[in-house]
Amino acid sequence: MDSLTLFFTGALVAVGIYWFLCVLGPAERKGKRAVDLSGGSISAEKVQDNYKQYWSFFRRPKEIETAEKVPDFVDTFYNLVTDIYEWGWGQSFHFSPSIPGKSHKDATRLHEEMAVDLIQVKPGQKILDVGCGVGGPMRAIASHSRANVVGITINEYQVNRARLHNKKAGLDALCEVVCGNFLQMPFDDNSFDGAYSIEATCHAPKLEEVYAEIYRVLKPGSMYVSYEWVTTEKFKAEDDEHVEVIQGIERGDALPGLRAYVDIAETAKKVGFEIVKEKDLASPPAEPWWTRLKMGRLAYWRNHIVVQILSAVGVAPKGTVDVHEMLFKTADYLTRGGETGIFSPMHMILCRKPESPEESS
Ligand SMILES: C=C(CC[C@@H](C)[C@H]1CC[C@H]2C3=CC[C@H]4[C@H](C)[C@@H](O)CC[C@]4(C)[C@H]3CC[C@]12C)C(C)C
Ligand SMILES: C[S@@+](CC[C@H](N)C(=O)[O-])C[C@H]1O[C@@H](n2cnc3c(N)ncnc32)[C@H](O)[C@@H]1O
Repeated sequence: MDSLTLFFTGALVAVGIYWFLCVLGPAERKGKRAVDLSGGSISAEKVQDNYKQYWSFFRRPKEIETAEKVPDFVDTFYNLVTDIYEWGWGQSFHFSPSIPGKSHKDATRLHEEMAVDLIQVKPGQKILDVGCGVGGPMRAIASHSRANVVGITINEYQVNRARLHNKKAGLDALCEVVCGNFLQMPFDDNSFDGAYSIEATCHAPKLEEVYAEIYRVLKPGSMYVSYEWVTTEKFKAEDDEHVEVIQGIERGDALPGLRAYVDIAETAKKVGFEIVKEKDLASPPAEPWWTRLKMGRLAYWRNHIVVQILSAVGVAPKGTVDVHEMLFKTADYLTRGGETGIFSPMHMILCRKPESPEESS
């Protein structure tokens, strides 16, 4: 082979690798680049160990005895997955029903805007985003409602990502992000005009504890909406396949046991809320939320190869391959949960804190 042929072959291979890693890499266009995958706040050499610790804690979700340890392991989980989520999904870490003729991006935004429309807040009012991730919903909601949004997440890496995104979007005047535990929030009683949580309170070992905290910080008369992860009426505990699917979802999503849909309103009432509306947003005529997951399968294979290459050459931390493989399997369990109808990630509950405590009794 003469030197000119060698040069062009080399250039072609280099362009091919660049295209595979950097162009094909981000499944979601605005996500992270594959070459920037990290273990969040965990140093690169500790990612693999942290993954092993996470896995042994959440392997048997129903048997988690020490509920106090859950927030720490949820924090570890988000250190491990945040970059992969941003890279392969985008800045909103939740599902939404598909909308014919609309992109995933638009369907996601509409699902988020619905939350803030339900709690009826006015521009300038202060609302709380319970478990805010890297702030995809927060930015959509602030732009749509012009309310001031305060987000809380247990994961410091997400706080930094969210602040960076807020600034880039020119929304840092409307959006504030706090690092903290939603089971003990650093906010005054009766200080918010509204609150919402999108696919986040499922991480609480006891739903009652997080609902009680939200109730405490809301002003009397104000509203709270939540999109909850639940098992539906189709779930049968005696069906081995159902149990396998639900357990697969729990262990791959850091969940200390999924709740039955009937428990949600019961818990909200128990802490003092009145129920304004309750609806499974996944039920027909809504289009399936899991089609996006299913359609991505080919991209996940490609991502898997990308992660393996980056990990082998030392660009991505060791352990990233394990984390990616876990998510890969989780995507399958989630799809099966959706297709069988035994699981919903969007059981919506809209509640109001009564004007006076007597009103609720
Ligand atoms: C609410 C939660 C998270 C919900 C979803 C945002 C995530 C659940 C499963 C995740 C993913 C699964 C497969 C990944 C794929 C293998 C990878 O190549 C690219 C990223 C995934 C698509 C990833 C993206 C986010 C999810 C869909 C829980 C945690 C309560
Ligand atoms: C699946 S993500 C959803 C994020 C965001 N709502 C969205 O839709 O993009 C769940 C979020 O809940 C947060 N979370 C889980 N347990 C928490 C806790 N105990 N205190 C505060 N945040 C918590 C996680 O850090 C993460 O940001």
